[in-house]
Amino acid sequence: MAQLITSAEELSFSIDDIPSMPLPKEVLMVRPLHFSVDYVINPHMADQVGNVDKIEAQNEWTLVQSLFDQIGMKIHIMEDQEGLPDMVFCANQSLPYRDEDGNRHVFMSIMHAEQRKKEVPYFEQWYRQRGYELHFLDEEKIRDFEGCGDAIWHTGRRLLWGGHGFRSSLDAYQMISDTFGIPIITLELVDESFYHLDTCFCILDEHTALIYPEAFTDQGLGMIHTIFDQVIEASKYEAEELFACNACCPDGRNVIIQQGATNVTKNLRDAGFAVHEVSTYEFMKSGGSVFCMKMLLW
Ligand SMILES: NC(=O)NCCC[C@H](N)C(=O)O
Repeated sequence: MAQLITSAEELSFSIDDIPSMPLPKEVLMVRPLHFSVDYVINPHMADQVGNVDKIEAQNEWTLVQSLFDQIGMKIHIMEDQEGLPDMVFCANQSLPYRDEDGNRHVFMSIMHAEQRKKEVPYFEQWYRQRGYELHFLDEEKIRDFEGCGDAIWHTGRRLLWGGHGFRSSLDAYQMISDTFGIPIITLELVDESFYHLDTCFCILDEHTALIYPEAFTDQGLGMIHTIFDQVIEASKYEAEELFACNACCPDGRNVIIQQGATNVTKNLRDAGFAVHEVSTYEFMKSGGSVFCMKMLLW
């Protein structure tokens, strides 16, 4: 069922028509020993160069890790590398997938910024050692693709949502759709503060999403509202300053989210989700929060 969908009129299926996919039970996290803000590649990093409190960052990361542990995820830890201060954001270097026969696949990213390109081979090696089938995009034709920063699996379904515009090219999704044989709903991003799809779009369960609407085009919003029965909206303050949409809900029930997003957390609780708040202030200085700090694995 390979297909790229770019508008609501092209949506010829409902979510129940898409083959099911198991929930991820494992996460990969990268220890942030060398995490810092050394350069500016997104608007959140402006004025933050040299501002990271490294001890605080370690403490925050450890708490995020313990929350994933508490909700029952198996955790894999990779060590980071000196000179790669963004490596901790391990949602970005790859897109893993487990096919219907149980075989593990991964597409490796083409990082947009030169400063992050050297991160990818460390992840490539990690997947290779674990027997994944590796896939590579054609670097001659495709400018960039930043893994699960922009490509987000629909909870429990073989359906991918693909953000493009700032860090990933629309072209990347054609090859991914053809290789995995899955439909991809593409969403153009229009506000550079929300440069990755995971900064403005969080799938909570099969029928519920949390979004920052202003980050999308009308076409994109049309597709989101067609697929999801329930769409919770974050305000500009909670989305931009508190990265509320960069929450992570791996099991359709437990949501791990930056603390202080009062309205979003209330709406999540009212909708029946178990909310776990955590501080990721040091990582937000670099433009990321909970969702970017881990890779979900199947
Ligand atoms: N949003 C994400 O998925 N990742 C955060 C990446 C932050 C990093 N400083 C970057 O701009 O690439």
